[in-house]
Amino acid sequence: MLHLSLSGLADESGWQSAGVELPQFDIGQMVRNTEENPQWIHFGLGQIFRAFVANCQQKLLDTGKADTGIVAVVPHDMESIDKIYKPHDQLTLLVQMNANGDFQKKVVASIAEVLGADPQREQDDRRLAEIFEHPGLQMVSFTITEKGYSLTGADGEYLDSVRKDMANGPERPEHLMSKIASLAYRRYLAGAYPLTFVSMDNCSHNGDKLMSSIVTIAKEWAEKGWVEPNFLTYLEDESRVAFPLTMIDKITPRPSEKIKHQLEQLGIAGMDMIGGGGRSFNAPFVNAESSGYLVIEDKFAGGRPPLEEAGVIFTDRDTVIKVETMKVTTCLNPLHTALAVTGCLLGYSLIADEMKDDTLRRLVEKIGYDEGLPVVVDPGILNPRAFLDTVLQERFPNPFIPDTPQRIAADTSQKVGIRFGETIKSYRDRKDLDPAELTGIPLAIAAWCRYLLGVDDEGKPMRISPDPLLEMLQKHLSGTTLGAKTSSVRGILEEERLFGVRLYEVGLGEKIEGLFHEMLEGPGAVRRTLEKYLKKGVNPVQ
Ligand SMILES: NC(=O)c1ccc[n+]([C@@H]2O[C@H](COP(=O)([O-])OP(=O)(O)OC[C@H]3O[C@@H](n4cnc5c(N)ncnc54)[C@H](O)[C@@H]3O)[C@@H](O)[C@H]2O)c1
Ligand SMILES: O=P(O)(O)OC[C@@H](O)[C@@H](O)[C@H](O)[C@H](O)CO
Repeated sequence: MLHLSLSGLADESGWQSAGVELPQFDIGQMVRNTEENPQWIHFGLGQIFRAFVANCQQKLLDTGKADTGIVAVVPHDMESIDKIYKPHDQLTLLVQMNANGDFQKKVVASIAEVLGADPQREQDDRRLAEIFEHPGLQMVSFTITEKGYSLTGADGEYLDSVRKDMANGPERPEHLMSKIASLAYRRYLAGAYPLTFVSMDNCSHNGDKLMSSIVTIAKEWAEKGWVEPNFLTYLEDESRVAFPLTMIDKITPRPSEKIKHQLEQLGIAGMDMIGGGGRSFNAPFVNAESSGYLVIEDKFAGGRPPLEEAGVIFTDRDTVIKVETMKVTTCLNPLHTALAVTGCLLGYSLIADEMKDDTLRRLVEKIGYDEGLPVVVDPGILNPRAFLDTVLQERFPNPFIPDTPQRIAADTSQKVGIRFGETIKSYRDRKDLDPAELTGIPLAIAAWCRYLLGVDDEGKPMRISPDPLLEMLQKHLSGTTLGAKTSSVRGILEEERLFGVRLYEVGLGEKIEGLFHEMLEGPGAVRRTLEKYLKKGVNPVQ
């Protein structure tokens, strides 16, 4: 049997026979170098980080362009440290799946150390402080999901943890953003060394969002006298602390049982995963599509790894904004969200299968080609039409990518504003376009509201993916059942915080309500409504 551990890698010929590429560098030396000279620390040890970001650093290590690894920090779910990362010596087995069925398998060994951001783990806490005080630290990156940056809850008020952190100062903060502000303060006190914070999450203007959360907390602390006023000057001086924008793209589903089984058949032991019912899913392996883009605004204080040598694109701020807007608001993520909520309602568990459903394919073609492309700005480095063609014709239909609508449906409340709201705003602001003419986007929003009932299109109970605003959203629909003629869905649609735009003022509120009520008519009504309006030339009643 093959074991994914430092000692297990000694069986080179065994791994070779299983078709697995091994690291081309001295892992022990890399770990020692990182211990002495940590340069890169990453928060959020999830799928995308292990499948993409860690692999970029691996490419630099393999080619001798870097000699340190990444220190990775787990913000939640500490059990993954003891159950997954430590037993496998921080190694990950990366499986990348081409549409032709070719799987590329490699061991990623660029994570030098794993820490938990939990005050109970005192040793890790001390190490975190030591790393942030180290003059050579260059980069702090994040993949912590959109909600990880949010300081406020459903009611728009600060979360309890944030309120406590603001009152109690930087000593033992709870919320991750306060923790980062506190660690930045340690760095300031140690010598105000330069540093770059890089958000790699799918939120618009992600670097600005990260900066805003950290600065908001720092300002409260400065006002209460917990930190020196000059700490704020340091944070806001981009020659000393930078927050570049990024766009990251690689479909990286949760670990799949099918892939686990295939790895076991190759003789690789111990591939069991943890999670499933809870918030995170982890396994010693990660599975992802082969293609991927990471575009970063080239604004770094105090240097950075030469990641362009690993395929990362560094460019100016305007280009990142355009490329991110293209991917997150028109050409990929809105289509994913539309497939997520409709797929759950219609009983799908694989995105590739949904792409074989003529109605669902037409829904995403409508949203992408007819509604998104007219307002997208060409970023110059990736052609929107070509990108969309690849998404709809190759990436989503790839039957080997084990991606599920249930994964993508998680946290939809955090995403509808960016994924649909931005296009609606563009239609509102353009003289030649009218948001009320949209069809695919209102159908997707109506389907999301219908999804929130937790009843599928056959009328059976359906499990809803986690969402931080679920309770509030479902409260609006508490009296609504399948077959009802009226509902209080308006309460959701009126929430400008969700959509970033007033749906009723742009002529979409009533339209979405109407679609929602059609989808509510009884079993099969979701499909009937989609089919009705996705016929060529049909537009829902205004
Ligand atoms: N998976 C993909 O296909 C993909 C592709 C591009 C971008 N992304 C971005 O990366 C994010 C993470 O995706 P993933 O697949 O790695 O998810 P994941 O569930 O595997 O990992 C998420 C990580 O975020 C942490 N986290 C969750 N909620 C948090 C919170 N409130 N505060 C702090 N940390 C929190 C978890 O502990 C975990 O380490 C996505 O939300 C998206 O913005 C994902
Ligand atoms: O990760 P989220 O929750 O922001 O969105 C779910 C998916 O749409 C997303 O993970 C995509 O797979 C990814 O953005 C592709 O690059």
